[in-house]
Amino acid sequence: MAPTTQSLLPKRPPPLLKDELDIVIPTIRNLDFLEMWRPYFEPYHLIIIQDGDPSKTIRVLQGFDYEFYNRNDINRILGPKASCISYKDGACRSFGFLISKKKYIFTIDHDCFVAKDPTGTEINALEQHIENLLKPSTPFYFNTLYDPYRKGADFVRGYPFSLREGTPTAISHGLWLNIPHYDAPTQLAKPRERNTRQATTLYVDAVMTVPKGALFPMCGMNLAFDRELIGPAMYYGLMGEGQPIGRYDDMWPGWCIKVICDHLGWGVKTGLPYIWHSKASNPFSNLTKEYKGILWQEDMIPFFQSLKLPKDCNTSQKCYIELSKLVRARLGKIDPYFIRLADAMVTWIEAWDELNNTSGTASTAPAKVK
Ligand SMILES: O=c1ccn([C@@H]2O[C@H](COP(=O)(O)OP(=O)(O)O[C@H]3O[C@@H](CO)[C@H](O)[C@H]3O)[C@@H](O)[C@H]2O)c(=O)[nH]1
Ligand SMILES: [Mn+2]
Repeated sequence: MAPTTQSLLPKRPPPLLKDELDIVIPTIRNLDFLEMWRPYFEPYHLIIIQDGDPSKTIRVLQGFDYEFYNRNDINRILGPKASCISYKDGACRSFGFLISKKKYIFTIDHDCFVAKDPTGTEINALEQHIENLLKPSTPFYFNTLYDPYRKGADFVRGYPFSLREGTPTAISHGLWLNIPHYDAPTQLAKPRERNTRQATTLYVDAVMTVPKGALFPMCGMNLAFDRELIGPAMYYGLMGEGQPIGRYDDMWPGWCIKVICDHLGWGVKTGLPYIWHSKASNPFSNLTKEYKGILWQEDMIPFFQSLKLPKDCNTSQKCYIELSKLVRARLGKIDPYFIRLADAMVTWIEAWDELNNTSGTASTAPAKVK
């Protein structure tokens, strides 16, 4: 039988981690932004969390493989534990991390589009995140040529050979073109600032490991992580309606995951891939949501910087429970909000264990704490 044109075409490899990664999207809007991502996201499974009024219909484009949850679903699935999932804040995406059964997560906002690199080529953000996650990190000694595992790169002279094997990567933190990730005061001071290739060229072709001991302001809009390693700590906190604070939904887990990754010897990468962040949220309403966080971060950051987790905390779950105790004891003095947050951290872990069949004593990913 003569071969068909189809069978003569070179076989394309299946998309990387196709059955091992979920894409989590929190949204208050229709998901038309997915059209631009179709070639990149269509092979993957999407978990969509509709925030706000559950009776509102959210349009998802045809052709995508997805599961969809609104507030009624969250309440039904979690019962009283649904109290740990924020309402009217992008922090509701935590529910997607909880319900997923995959090893890896990529999370993206509804106003993030495909960016182009300086040559005008579309950036496959998901592919770059996967590359970041599958290659080791170097948190214990900084490589001045950035990620030594990237094609064409290596360790520089003076890099200890004993550390060249690297350590597992738990987080890949991607960046943004166009609308930068600014707090409300900076947004107000620079209302027209855009990160474009034409103006201030802030496209930096680099991936690097955030060094051990250094905290960083994590942004939640273009982020991937190894859910088996760090999922239990990837809780976006209590934000939005009924809470005194919003927009710290990414900062909070960013500080938590970094101290835990440092303790367990895992890496956090930042840099590529870029996405195109299209819409600036309103700086005045942002200020209302953020101002307490701006005050409290002067205490929260030193708190995280001074933390020491005990040696027997050898899983994310155990570390997170320990962290909740420290939050209650030390940040609880600043405001009763932190007592509620500490309680919610415990509820989150209980929900995690329930849905994932794990417990703090028998985690799937114990690490050797040095
Ligand atoms: O009540 C809400 C509001 C928004 N969402 C969804 O969450 C993400 C982010 O929302 P948005 O793009 O409006 O806000 P940004 O200020 O750009 O958000 C970024 O900064 C951090 C501060 O909150 C946040 O982690 C970043 O992503 C969108 O997908 C909205 O649809 C929501 O679910 N509920
Ligand atoms: Mn946005």
